[in-house]
Amino acid sequence: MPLRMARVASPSFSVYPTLPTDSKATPSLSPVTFLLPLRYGKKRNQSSLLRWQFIQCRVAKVKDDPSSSSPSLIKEAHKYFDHVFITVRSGDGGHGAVLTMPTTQRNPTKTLSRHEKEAMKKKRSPSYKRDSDGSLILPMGGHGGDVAIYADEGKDSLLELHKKNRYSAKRGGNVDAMGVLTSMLHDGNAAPAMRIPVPIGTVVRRKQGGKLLADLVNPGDEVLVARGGQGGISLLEMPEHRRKTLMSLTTNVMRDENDKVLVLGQPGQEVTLELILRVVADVGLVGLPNAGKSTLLAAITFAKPDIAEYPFTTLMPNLGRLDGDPRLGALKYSSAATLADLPGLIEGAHLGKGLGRNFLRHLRRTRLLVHVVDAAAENPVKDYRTVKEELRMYNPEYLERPHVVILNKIDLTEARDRLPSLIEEIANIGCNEMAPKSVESLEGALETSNGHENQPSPLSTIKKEKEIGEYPRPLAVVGVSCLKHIGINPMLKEIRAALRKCNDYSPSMV
Ligand SMILES: Nc1nc2c(ncn2[C@@H]2O[C@H](COP(=O)(O)OP(=O)(O)OP(=O)(O)O)[C@@H](O)[C@H]2O)c(=O)[nH]1
Repeated sequence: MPLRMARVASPSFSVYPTLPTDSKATPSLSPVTFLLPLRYGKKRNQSSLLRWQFIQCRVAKVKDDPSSSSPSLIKEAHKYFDHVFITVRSGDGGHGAVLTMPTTQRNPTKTLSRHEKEAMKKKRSPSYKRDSDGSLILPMGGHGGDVAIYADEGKDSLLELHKKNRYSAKRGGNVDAMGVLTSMLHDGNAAPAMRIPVPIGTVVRRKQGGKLLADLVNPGDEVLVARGGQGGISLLEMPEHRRKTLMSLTTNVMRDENDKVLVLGQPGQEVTLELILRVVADVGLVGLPNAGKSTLLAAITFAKPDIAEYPFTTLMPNLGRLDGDPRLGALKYSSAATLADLPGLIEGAHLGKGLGRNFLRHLRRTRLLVHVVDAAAENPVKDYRTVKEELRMYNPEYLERPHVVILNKIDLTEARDRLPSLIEEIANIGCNEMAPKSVESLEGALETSNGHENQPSPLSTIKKEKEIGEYPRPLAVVGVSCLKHIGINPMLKEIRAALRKCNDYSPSMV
């Protein structure tokens, strides 16, 4: 801990061993006793004057460095990674200037030759910038910097924006004038736009009113959130008797008191924004903790999620890319997909149990759900129903989506023995019909308009009454062991077939 020495009260003491000082230190904490060599009198070299003495000092603790992330942010990153409020301010416009015309000297030119007279005339009338109608173009203050937010492939969470949540663009440059109009005058420099990178899939809303500004789903998508202030104009000041001549020179000649305000650059805008990340993925992996979702993702993609035998290893969605099946020829690309492995859900997640269910917003853009069920668990059917129930509590529309059930851990005897009966039982939960696409679109539209995605929409409230068995049954139920790589290929075949069906069924879901 960096310390600094507190002052010793008596002026007759001089304290030799000084402790490290730090300008950020604040006086605080309880007194501490130090054994310090003290000198009495002025003669430093006389050892007889040296005395060791116990002195009580106050030590100060260095304030936490504000640039370092707060401990709660590091410890509970899963609560913050997909939601943040930031305030942005665009730059003010630079100021224009009030200029006067240069005074012309009245030299007697009678004695000069014609050549000299022409040269003199050229020198006296500098080439001001002029408009097409011949009027003078006066310099303007630079435009203030805009603030824009763009989708960057290199970003995967909004955590960084919690560390710094205020962004200000630079102001535009002033017209650098000494008060006299010259041909050398330039516009003030426009300030560069400030571009804030966010992960792909970020939704940008105004905090006030919740107005949706943009949904940045493609790499490079950009939205202007605060426009920089307009630069001020310049005015020509002139004495009354010369105004008429000058009026014929430029349309910019204005000497109204009200117009003078335009010389000052316009202020920038300040706006507070809510950024919500909704992962962009085709397939969402859902299930209870420890069901093997991360193991499945690692088995079929190059993703390297954390895998462990304790629940809630996954705190934030992990993404993996499933390549298209080359055996499908032209259909290859319809079977390529991005998979999102979500944190485990438990019963009561909608009441905040476990990690809660806020992360379920990341299923919003998926078109296929893959339920991963631990087939060796005590009651796999109940586990499957529990997850469905939690999905329904969050957004009943999720239960309308096509889904595949993966019964995992069939390398274990207890799972292998009951696999056929489990497959039959789960395959029969639900009905055959698919939800009409129009209902999904309506749901999406309602949620986009009300702006509060965790609040059930009116449509959700109506749908809540439906029983689990009244939603579509799974497209396929497959037994696998993701850990031992048993049954991976048949499982991939079913996932790809389901993806193709989703394409036919609802191509505009993502
Ligand atoms: N025997 C066996 N164990 C498996 C299989 N798949 C996963 N496991 C184990 O189950 C445990 C949990 O696996 P994860 O992949 O972390 O489970 P998860 O569903 O992602 O868990 P959360 O992160 O808590 O949501 C790990 O110890 C895995 O090794 C399997 O096929 N067979």
